[in-house]
Amino acid sequence: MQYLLDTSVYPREPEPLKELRQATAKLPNACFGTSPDAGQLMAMLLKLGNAKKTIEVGVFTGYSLLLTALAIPHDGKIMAIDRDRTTYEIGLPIIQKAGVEHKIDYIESPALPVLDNLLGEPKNEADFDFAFVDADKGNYWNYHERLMKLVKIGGIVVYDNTLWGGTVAKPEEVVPENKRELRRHAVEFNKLVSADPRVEISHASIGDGIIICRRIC
Ligand SMILES: C[S@@+](CC[C@H](N)C(=O)[O-])C[C@H]1O[C@@H](n2cnc3c(N)ncnc32)[C@H](O)[C@@H]1O
Ligand SMILES: O=c1cc(-c2ccc(O)cc2)oc2c(O)c(O)ccc12
Repeated sequence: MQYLLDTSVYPREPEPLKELRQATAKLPNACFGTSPDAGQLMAMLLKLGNAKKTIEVGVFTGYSLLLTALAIPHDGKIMAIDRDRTTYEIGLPIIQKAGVEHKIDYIESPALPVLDNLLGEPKNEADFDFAFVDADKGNYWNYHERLMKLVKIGGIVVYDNTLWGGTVAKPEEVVPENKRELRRHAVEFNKLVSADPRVEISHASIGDGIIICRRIC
């Protein structure tokens, strides 16, 4: 909501995030960037939970990555996974200028094999405090199954675009055809996660909708 952005988000947005958002706005896929209001809530969750070790699935130019890097402590670490590094290169100089690049372990790869590799080593189980997922929507449940093992009990996993522009609440017939497939993915994921006894959830109507999961068992 514009009111929320104008009054509570943009005036408090850290300068490097503003710069990255403005650099991203010039790109054809500018809308891919995580909404700043959802980002502000994520930064709050990271700080409330004292998150130190995190996973990010879907980096793009790095808005959510940079906000995470700014929110975690100096010795915190983010495993950031994206199958295409070219957009990260746009945000990287801003991340470097902000002095937080040392917290980032960037991996250019499809995310599922990286998460599966991590799970191949028992020491990685329940080793992460926080995860953010904002990549291919059809794989959210696959990410969830893996993150339920990688994030510790009490840890947080956040999923972006769970309202998909509000289309999840509308009958498919009134949704433009080019939005239907991702709408179906969101509806299916929302149903599955809502019934998952391993997590407590809050579905927040902020940005494009985020589901916040707290692992409880
Ligand atoms: C919506 S953008 C992420 C936006 C980012 N969170 C931000 O704040 O700017 C989605 C990203 O997911 C990446 N992606 C899509 N499918 C992927 C996959 N299977 N594995 C890893 N990355 C993937 C895309 O390359 C793209 O950069
Ligand atoms: O319009 C989009 C599309 C995506 C998207 C589609 C397919 C993939 O494999 C990854 C991402 O993601 C978006 C997104 O995260 C957003 O905040 C707005 C729009 C889109």
